[in-house]
Amino acid sequence: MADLTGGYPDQDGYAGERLVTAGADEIERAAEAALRPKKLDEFVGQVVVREQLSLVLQAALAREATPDHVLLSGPPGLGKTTLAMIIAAELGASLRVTSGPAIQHAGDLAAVLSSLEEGEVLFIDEIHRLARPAEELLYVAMEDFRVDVVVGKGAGASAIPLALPPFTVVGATTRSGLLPAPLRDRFGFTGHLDFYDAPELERVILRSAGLLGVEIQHGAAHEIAGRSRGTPRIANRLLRRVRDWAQVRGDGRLDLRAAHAALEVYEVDPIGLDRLDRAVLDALCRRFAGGPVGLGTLAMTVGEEPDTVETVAEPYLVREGLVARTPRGRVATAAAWQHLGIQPPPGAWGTTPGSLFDPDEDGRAGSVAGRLQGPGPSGGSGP
Ligand SMILES: Nc1ncnc2c1ncn2[C@@H]1O[C@H](COP(=O)(O)OP(=O)(O)OP(=O)(O)O)[C@@H](O)[C@H]1O
Repeated sequence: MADLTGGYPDQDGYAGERLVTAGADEIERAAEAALRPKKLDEFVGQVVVREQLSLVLQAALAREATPDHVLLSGPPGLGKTTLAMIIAAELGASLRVTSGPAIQHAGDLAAVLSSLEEGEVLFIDEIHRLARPAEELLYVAMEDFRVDVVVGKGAGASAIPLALPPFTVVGATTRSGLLPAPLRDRFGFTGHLDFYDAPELERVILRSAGLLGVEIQHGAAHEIAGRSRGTPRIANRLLRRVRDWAQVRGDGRLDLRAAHAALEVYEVDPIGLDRLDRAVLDALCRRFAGGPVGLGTLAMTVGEEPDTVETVAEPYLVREGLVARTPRGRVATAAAWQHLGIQPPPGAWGTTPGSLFDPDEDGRAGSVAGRLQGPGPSGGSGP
């Protein structure tokens, strides 16, 4: 089952078709390249991580040494790759890029490591997806700057230690919980990136518009920011779609009218929900009177696979407090009814005294009371 709380699904498949998915394909990454901040002081938000990282880098530069290895964790699209590039640029070092899934065998990693030059930064994206033997090779390389090259096979095989020049690993992960402790411990600095608030996203949008050579009104930037789900990648994507609309259907100006009209065409609502998110919310409220309803039943109602509903739509709905997961199934919160602009029916979940509860960090019910004690209408697959 997908982890909806600590981790962030890779969101491929269905999610690839969405405007509000936090992931990106190769084509989009190419479009993004022009918008990446190049220096730490151009990087918007993440004040704490930025300051801590700046100290690590400045101290290393002052000592004329390579900095500690850096682990960056957080949901997709918040700037991990960008920060890895900034780290190399700030150090005046070159950057080598690879990823956990690209390294199938320990030998692939040994080849990358043994070709590193002094002071280089090695960026390993999705480091939690490294194969176990590669992970073990990496521990040694990070700690002792050594890689053991295995020569021969079977009983006659021997390991020849190969000394490596000092270098810095920057690892990025959407699921730091999946990293084995020995690997996590090799990173001297870990920065966790959080979702951005609306004023920060507004700054990202204004900066990106400048780089794209388009003028944008503050009202439009504000509107796009509010629909970007706390994620700069989504903010930049929505900005590009508003620019398209302004060019094709408008008068070229990126104003509030263009922002509203474009985002209506692309079905991104004022809080960043798209068609699937709204279908789930709508089914939960209108068809199941707010729940609780099992995941399978809910998915069938919106014509999607349970996995799609669980990994694509639900994380943001839960994060925004529109949907809660209870032992009896999914429920709509008061915020969901409010967002849809409909009055909850009498007795709907969360509207009667004693039926409120605070989901704990795992999305499980903390103190489930009232009607949740009884059998739910669906008796479905639950969370
Ligand atoms: N703090 C920021 N300031 C300005 N732009 C940002 C910031 N963070 C991210 N961006 C922009 O958002 C886009 C996505 O960022 P990036 O590729 O670094 O995310 P990521 O966390 O590495 O995502 P993934 O986990 O999918 O690889 C880039 O175009 C980048 O320029």
